[in-house]
Amino acid sequence: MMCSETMFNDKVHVVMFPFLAFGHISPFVQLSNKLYTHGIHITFLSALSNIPRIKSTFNLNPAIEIVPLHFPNGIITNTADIPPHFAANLIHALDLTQTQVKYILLELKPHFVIFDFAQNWLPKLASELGIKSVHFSVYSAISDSYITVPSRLNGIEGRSIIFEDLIKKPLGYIPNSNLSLKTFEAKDFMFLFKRFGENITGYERVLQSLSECSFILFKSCKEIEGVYLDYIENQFGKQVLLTGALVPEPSIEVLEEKWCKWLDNFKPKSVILCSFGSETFLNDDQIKELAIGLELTGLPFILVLNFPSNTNAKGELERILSKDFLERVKNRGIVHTGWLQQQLILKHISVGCYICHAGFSSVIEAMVNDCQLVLLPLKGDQFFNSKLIANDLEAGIEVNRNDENGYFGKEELLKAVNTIMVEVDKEPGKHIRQNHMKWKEFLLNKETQDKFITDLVLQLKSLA
Ligand SMILES: O=c1ccn([C@@H]2O[C@H](COP(=O)(O)OP(=O)(O)O[C@H]3O[C@H](CO)[C@@H](O)[C@H](O)[C@H]3O)[C@@H](O)[C@H]2O)c(=O)[nH]1
Repeated sequence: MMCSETMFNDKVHVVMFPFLAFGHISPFVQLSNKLYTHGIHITFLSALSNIPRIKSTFNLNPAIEIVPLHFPNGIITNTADIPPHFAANLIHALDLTQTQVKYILLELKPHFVIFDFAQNWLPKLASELGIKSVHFSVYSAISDSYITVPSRLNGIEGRSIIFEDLIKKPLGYIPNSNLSLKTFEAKDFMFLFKRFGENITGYERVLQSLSECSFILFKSCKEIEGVYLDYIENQFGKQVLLTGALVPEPSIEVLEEKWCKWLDNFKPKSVILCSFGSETFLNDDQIKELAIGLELTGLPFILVLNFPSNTNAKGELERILSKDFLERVKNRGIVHTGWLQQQLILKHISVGCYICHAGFSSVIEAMVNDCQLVLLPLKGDQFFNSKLIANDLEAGIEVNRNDENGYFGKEELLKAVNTIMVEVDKEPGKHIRQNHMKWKEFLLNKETQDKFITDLVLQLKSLA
């Protein structure tokens, strides 16, 4: 009785607690904004040093309070500041916040804390305070269903997991699914089975967090990932909540003039944007094949290449890409390093193709902007996102790769681009473009997308 009185008198209060990487912070911000506009009271937790960027780049609604987490001097507090193989240090940094988080939650007394994969200690801490914990996966359900479910460990009791195990589906996986990993993809996933903290692997953290939380939340919907969501619900025996695809609201920013001027030179839907999100980096060989592959397409392009934060990006570009190449493409190609107004570029009328790493948000942004997707996944969940788009939804095409080492040549890139940009009246390009259009309509249907959030808000109210 007390509980329902509180419910009707007060707003539901949610504390958001993402991992300290911008690829994770961004979907938490998107969700916060949507919940806030539907009357949920939001408090956002992050490291003090991340707050300016959260406010400026990610447009967190200014009325949402951000509570800073404090870290001992010298501790790095965002993946953008460190080379990728040091990400485990960030998890350690987050572990140090347990007491702080406990006092923040004690003071705020929220109904829910929505947290990320790394904070395996959060469900227990929250439950002791009478607060419900919600594991929000920024990864696709297809990825989690294949990797981080209890049945993945069936048949490997008493020994360490090896990459060959990951090539195969978990025992008793979704009937008729032909999902599997290539050798290079399975090898890449082995990082998850390394120690992420004193006596615990990354994998154990995620599994514990999914097992002990009150509810699991996905940035997805039944229309896109129904079978995978059902499987996860079944594996963990708890309710899976959904946010929908969190289609971004139109940006309040405008595209910088230099980009407008350059893009205006080209025919509608002719330009390729090629970029790899906020924290995915290519090696020298991949960059060279990609650059020449783009040249071979004959289409105008923007190639965005970034490097880990401790490297000199401009110097790297000069070292890897020849002057000859830059001279040959100077009238129709731009090589850029650093942050890009990605959503606004994808929205420009001249842009018609997006070659990307299959980061989940990037893929959605391409779909809603009518940019054909060529997928070149490079790590972790990206491999699954790519299979989801290319195989399940048949709304994009993946670049063909060597099974053993993931090598792709310029010809494979060219072939994929030609399939959906040139041979558009032939199969498979024709039906990929039709499906792309179908999903665009679904994602842009405001009523459908709003309903995901209104349903989630109703669920949160009834579960508070
Ligand atoms: O120069 C840039 C780079 C990125 N973005 C934006 O940043 C977001 C990137 O999102 P996404 O492609 O999903 O994620 P990444 O941050 O690149 O990727 C990390 O996070 C994703 C989950 O959110 C995972 O799917 C990926 O594997 C992981 O690398 C998108 O909104 C982009 O528009 C920009 O605006 N400009």
